[in-house]
Amino acid sequence: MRCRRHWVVNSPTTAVLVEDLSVDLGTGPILDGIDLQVPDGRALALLGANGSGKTTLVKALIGLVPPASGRVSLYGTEVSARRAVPWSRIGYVPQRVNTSPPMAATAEEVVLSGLLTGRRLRPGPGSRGRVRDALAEVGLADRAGESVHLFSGGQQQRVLIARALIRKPDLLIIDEPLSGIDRASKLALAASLQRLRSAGTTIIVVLHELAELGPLIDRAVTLDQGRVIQDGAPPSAPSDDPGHHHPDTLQGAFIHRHPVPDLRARWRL
Ligand SMILES: Nc1ncnc2c1ncn2[C@@H]1O[C@H](COP(=O)(O)OP(=O)(O)OP(=O)(O)O)[C@@H](O)[C@H]1O
Repeated sequence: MRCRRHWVVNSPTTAVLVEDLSVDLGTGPILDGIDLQVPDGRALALLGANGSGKTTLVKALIGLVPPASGRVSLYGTEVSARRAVPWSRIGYVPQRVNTSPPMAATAEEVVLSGLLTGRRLRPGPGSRGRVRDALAEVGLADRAGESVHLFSGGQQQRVLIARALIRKPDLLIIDEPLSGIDRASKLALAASLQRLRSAGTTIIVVLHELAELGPLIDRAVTLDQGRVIQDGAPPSAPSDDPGHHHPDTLQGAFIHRHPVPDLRARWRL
């Protein structure tokens, strides 16, 4: 369904607004005329086959890839305005990447690095408590002092989510959190995301199938060759959702694209 300009809502209470977005990274169109609104507090799944454009779309949402045409706004501010965007309200968890050599940082250090602003770290007095809270949110409070390279893939994914959560984002964007992890980890992740959704966090999650996250998703958008081919409530959509049919109210979240520094000496962790 196309957003028509005469009814599109773009205000500070709108988390995500995508208008006629096309992306071309030099190899031909990757996204073609995408329109999307994400209501405040809702959980949206982006589905589609390999190469359909899901990751490119979430990267475009946070300005990591430029639009060829169209625009993306977060909280009523165009992403192209960079500094004016309230990045502190947006949490982004990229697709899992293997670090080489393996990252020796502890879970606590990785999560703490989520407080980086530019090149500066502003931990503040309550930072260690926030690290603990974020790790507790993903069920890893008791692993804070362990090196993440000893963690399983699913546990590493949860640490990265905790890293995104430390600033208490209003909008959390997660790219394929379920890939390559066992069912117990998937269920643990689903429970964390359900708690966040219940607390009002807006969630955009890239998935190959709804699977364990089905119960918390109230809208699923399917991409095919860079276009939206399906957009609606999945069969398992939560029914206690008064705003579900009103996609003109939104809200949003924080971003960090910084390497994890060695924080041990710096913060005597
Ligand atoms: N930096 C880039 N330069 C050129 N083409 C790219 C670039 N990044 C992605 N693509 C192409 O864009 C298309 C969509 O890729 P994207 O990663 O967005 O798909 P996806 O739906 O997330 O796939 P997957 O499910 O495999 O992660 C693919 O054909 C890919 O080769």
